[in-house]
Amino acid sequence: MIIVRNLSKVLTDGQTILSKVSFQIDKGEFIAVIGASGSGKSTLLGCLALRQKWTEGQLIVDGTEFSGAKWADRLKLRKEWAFLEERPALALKKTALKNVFSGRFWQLPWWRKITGTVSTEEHIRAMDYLERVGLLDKAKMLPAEKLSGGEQQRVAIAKGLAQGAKVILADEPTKGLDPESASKVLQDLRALCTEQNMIVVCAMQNLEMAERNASRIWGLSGGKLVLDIPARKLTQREKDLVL
Ligand SMILES: Nc1ncnc2c1ncn2[C@@H]1O[C@H](COP(=O)(O)OP(=O)(O)OP(=O)(O)O)[C@@H](O)[C@H]1O
Repeated sequence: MIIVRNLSKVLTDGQTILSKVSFQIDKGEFIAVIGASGSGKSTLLGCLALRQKWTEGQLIVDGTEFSGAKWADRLKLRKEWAFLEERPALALKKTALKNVFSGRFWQLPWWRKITGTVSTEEHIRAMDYLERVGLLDKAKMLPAEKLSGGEQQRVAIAKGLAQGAKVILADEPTKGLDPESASKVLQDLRALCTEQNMIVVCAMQNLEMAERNASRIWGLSGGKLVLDIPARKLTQREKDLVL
């Protein structure tokens, strides 16, 4: 369970980007973060992923407080939480399979890191992750740069799984994708929540996709969390509140 209390982010010039955002997330939830451009979605995800500094606030994960936590503890959390960006961070000249292997790098024994060898078990595991995102057939054939945007995003999800991620934070992972590819990416993320009890928090532009795929919707406006409801069709009043 993740608890955030009063997360605020204020820039050095005094501009408030996030203002006292509080929430609790349980395992298995798929949260869509919606809001107008500039409402603070990316900043919220960046702060949650500990990639951006918090000005104020408390982060508690499974009973452990991480605010101001030791560097090693924060590093551990960053390893367990995968961050998916709009443009997935893949080695484009390498195959999907090699990209997924790289997600396991830090878990490998030192001699495997040095020799770059991969055990049969690691190989099977990586193929299993690619199967979960429906990309088994593209595992070894092509460099990642030849995959479509949606496929690259799904390789990034498989890499996150290989990394041992229990939480996926995704900043508009479907931006620029055609509706079918976007749908596949979101269905994969949803399946990880329902089948493996993972947590996904995903900033989204497309409200319909959020309504259809998420289990919960957060609405941000001016850096404040103004909507927090189980996913369903939003009423006009709710839409006016956030969009
Ligand atoms: N480092 C920064 N310096 C100055 N302004 C910033 C900085 N980071 C964020 N902002 C501002 O904070 C606000 C929120 O930005 P953020 O990127 O989080 O919004 P967003 O909801 O993700 O927007 P979009 O949907 O357009 O990506 C914006 O007005 C942005 O210009």
